[in-house]
Amino acid sequence: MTTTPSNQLWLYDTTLRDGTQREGLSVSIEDKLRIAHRLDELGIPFIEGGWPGANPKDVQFFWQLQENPLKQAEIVPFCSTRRPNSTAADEPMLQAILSAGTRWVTIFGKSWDLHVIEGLKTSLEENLAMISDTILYLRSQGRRVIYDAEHWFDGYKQNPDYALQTIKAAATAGAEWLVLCDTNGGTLPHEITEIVKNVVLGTEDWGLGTGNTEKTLTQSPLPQIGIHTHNDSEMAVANALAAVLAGAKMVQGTINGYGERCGNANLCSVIPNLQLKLGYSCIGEHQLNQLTETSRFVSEVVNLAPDEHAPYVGRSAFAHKGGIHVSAVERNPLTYEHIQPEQVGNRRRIVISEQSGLSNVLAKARSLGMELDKNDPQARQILQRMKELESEGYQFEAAEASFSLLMYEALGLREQFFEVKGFQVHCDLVEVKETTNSLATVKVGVNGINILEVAEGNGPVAALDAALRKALVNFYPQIADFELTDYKVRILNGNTGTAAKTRALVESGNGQQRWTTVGVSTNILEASYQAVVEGLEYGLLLHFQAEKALKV
Ligand SMILES: CC(=O)SCCNC(=O)CCNC(=O)[C@H](O)C(C)(C)COP(=O)(O)OP(=O)(O)OC[C@H]1O[C@@H](n2cnc3c(N)ncnc32)[C@H](O)[C@@H]1OP(=O)(O)O
Ligand SMILES: CC(=O)C(=O)O
Repeated sequence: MTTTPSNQLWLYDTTLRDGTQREGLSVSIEDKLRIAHRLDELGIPFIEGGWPGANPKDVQFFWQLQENPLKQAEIVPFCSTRRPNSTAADEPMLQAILSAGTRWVTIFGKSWDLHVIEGLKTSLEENLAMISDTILYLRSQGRRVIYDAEHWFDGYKQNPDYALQTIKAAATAGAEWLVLCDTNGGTLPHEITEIVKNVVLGTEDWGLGTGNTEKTLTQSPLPQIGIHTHNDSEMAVANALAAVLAGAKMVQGTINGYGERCGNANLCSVIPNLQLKLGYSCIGEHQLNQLTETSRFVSEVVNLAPDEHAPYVGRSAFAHKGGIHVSAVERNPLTYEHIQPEQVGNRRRIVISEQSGLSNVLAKARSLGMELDKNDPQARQILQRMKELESEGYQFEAAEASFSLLMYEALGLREQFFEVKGFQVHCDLVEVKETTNSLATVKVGVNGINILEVAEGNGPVAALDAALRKALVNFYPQIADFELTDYKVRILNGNTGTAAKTRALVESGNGQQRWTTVGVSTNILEASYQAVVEGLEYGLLLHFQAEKALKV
């Protein structure tokens, strides 16, 4: 038997079960398979795959996984204890988790007397028998058992003796992990600390031993304590850490904190906190730096927008906006960063806005391959111009491409690929059933040649974009690969009625990169036109810069 280091913790991911209990999140079998394999690569040792008896999708998921098994993780099905007054062998749900063909299974049972009496409508003794019989039966079928003590903390606070009897029943029947669940998410960290410490000490007194850390053993007589927390008091991560510091060895959670109601403990925060701050060992270093990518991969697969401000893995987690911050970070990142972003696979970003100082401009210039000096008057001019435009309604933090163009212009490096000499847009709102209800005409000059083009579109901005591309594509064939991927408008001073200014943000792409440009005007079409034109111009700039770099 190999020994496990005392700082070893076991992660248990329940994104595919509790995560899918989040309102608005639904996944196909293929999605579940992709996520399971990704979590396996991240080095998560236990992955809860679903509740096979509860729906056909989860049955299929476990069967399909047998054909393409995980490399290192244990895949675990989840189920309740047997129903009151039945026998475990006759429960179809338990047969379903056996047919999942896994080594480990997770069973949840009631810890809180209120739930036994009012939820299950059975006696306290029968609940103990339900826990015990279910685990004994699964053990007799060769399964290793993780026991989730549902409502553990609420139950313990109401009736500690009974709550302890439930996990003792689970341990005596052969459960190797006793996972204490803050199911309603209402417990605070100091309560978690006290209760987990009591349980860790209490289970030692049972004479069942001090715990097994070898998940690959075929049989362990010794139960270990785990923690499963919910975020209803915004304490899920803090509570998971408190439990570990009090002696828990397994942490359950989900990627991005997805889960029932307000979610579960977010593993994207739990893992780096445990590993980088508290010195525990959860996953390998080369896996920790996959965390940001895993977070974004899962949000993409479940079709939920990533939380840009998420700690550690969010796009803004290491974004510096205030000039004071940028100035200091440029000198030493420790001044405003609690870890190195690369440790979790994230990266530092410098944001340009009215809150910027010269340091932001210099950092941005460097990212564009230009060395500007702090004492160079042009640097100060760029900063002043950007702040003036921001006061008029431009917003460069979301439109870095427009800021780059502004900078190239100030430095006399902005190339004029084309000149728009005029445009007209016509919308026919009578023929609303037509998919193309707008018509745009543009006059563009390229290399001394004037081109007049007309195009239709589903809306005025689409028509304008189409007419511009049509006019330019013969001169710049790469424009055929550009696409307008997003378009947003915001009314800036709505209380001035029709005189209100509009800010248009246009996101464009070329299949490999995306960039955003901005326009502002009292006329929504003029604002959109500015953003569309800068979008095409920036795309061409990227193309020619890449071509030049290849030649060097
Ligand atoms: C804390 C948690 O997150 S636990 C996981 C919760 N997840 C889910 O509920 C998602 C999957 N659930 C489902 O698909 C369905 O609820 C099913 C298939 C499990 C059950 O469906 P139904 O049989 O129609 O029952 P329904 O959902 O109305 O009620 C739940 C039943 O489970 C019983 N139950 C609840 N906890 C337990 C338990 N630990 N052990 C045994 N039975 C339990 C309830 O008493 C109730 O039984 P009853 O209707 O005989 O009184
Ligand atoms: C088991 C579980 O999901 C809970 O108690 O929250």
